[in-house]
Amino acid sequence: MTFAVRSSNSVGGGGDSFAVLFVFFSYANPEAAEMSHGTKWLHHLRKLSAENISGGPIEKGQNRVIDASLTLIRERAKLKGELLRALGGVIASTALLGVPLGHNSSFLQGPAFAPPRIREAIWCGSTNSSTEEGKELNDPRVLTDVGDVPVQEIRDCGVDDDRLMNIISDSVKLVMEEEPLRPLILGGDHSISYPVVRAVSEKHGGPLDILHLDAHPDIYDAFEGNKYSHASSFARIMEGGYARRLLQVGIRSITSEGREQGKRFGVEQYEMRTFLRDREILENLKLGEGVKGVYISVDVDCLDPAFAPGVSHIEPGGLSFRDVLNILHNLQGNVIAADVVEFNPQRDTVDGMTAMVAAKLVRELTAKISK
Ligand SMILES: NC(=[NH2+])NCCC[C@H](N)C(=O)O
Ligand SMILES: [Mn+2]
Ligand SMILES: [Mn+2]
Repeated sequence: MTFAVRSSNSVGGGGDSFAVLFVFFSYANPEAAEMSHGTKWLHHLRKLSAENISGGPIEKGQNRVIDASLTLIRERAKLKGELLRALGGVIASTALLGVPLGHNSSFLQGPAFAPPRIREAIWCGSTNSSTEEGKELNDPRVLTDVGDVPVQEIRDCGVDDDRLMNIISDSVKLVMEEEPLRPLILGGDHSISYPVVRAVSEKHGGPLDILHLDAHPDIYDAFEGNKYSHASSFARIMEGGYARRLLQVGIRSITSEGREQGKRFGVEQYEMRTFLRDREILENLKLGEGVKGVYISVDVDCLDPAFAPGVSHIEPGGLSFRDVLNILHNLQGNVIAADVVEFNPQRDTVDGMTAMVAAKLVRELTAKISK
């Protein structure tokens, strides 16, 4: 509250719109408003904000915040692209983009807090900057970072999910604008894979082969009425025609709808109960031939909770960390983008074990992408 009030004083000429924005902010955060102003005031705020929603100062204010957010990502990506082109000889270089979004989770919202914890673990002094196969992470030709999409700040302006998903897609496209940057997205809950894959497919102009590691197929038509649910992202991806092949690996929590939807969309579902049999195939994958490239989406809950307890949906019977690395290291194909999602720092061990797991996934995916 104090922040919004101070803003209305300090930004010249924008006083009115900020006053209204303040009203909307209170509407979007009823608990905050309730604490400081009481329920009667809240009633007035809601009424006022509802009358000012479309075409008015609120919408202009939202546009300004969105433009500023995209500008920061665009300029950071541009600077990194310029650096790499000046250095020369780089075909593909990984750029981290955080998407701290947790509200489309059906259970816990903690994944919104993951990106800074993953970054911290990537650079933790307990390890070093070499990947297993010898790439140097502190070389900008291998890895750079363009920061986060400010999801909470944008939502606090009253922006809805249709628009937020477009902002996420636009942010991913801004990174891909800058050759030779390739986006690696730090989630966030799994709902973010839809806008990210859509952006990658649209930018490259065709469908992709997708390797999706997860305990769940996330392919409900809608989950609890939410078409943007983290349990529905792959339904949106398949409907959109963004995937030629979708391979789901690590599956061990699947309903009849999950199987039916899988059949309907021609998804290749590899279940944990047959992993020992499928292992040979999964450790020798060749993907992306004849399409624009390979996308890898890693839901941290693909791992057995013994390896990665810091997730919202604890599902026993999963992959070991080495199983996942074997699949990734042996995969043949041009990986053009990836995400690591569903790490929930609020369920991690005190020493941040799952943060380290998520970070190592990011490190090894970086090695896979950069060349
Ligand atoms: N992205 C995820 N972690 N999705 C988990 C979805 C869980 C949901 N309860 C289901 O039945 O599938
Ligand atoms: Mn999952
Ligand atoms: Mn998932």
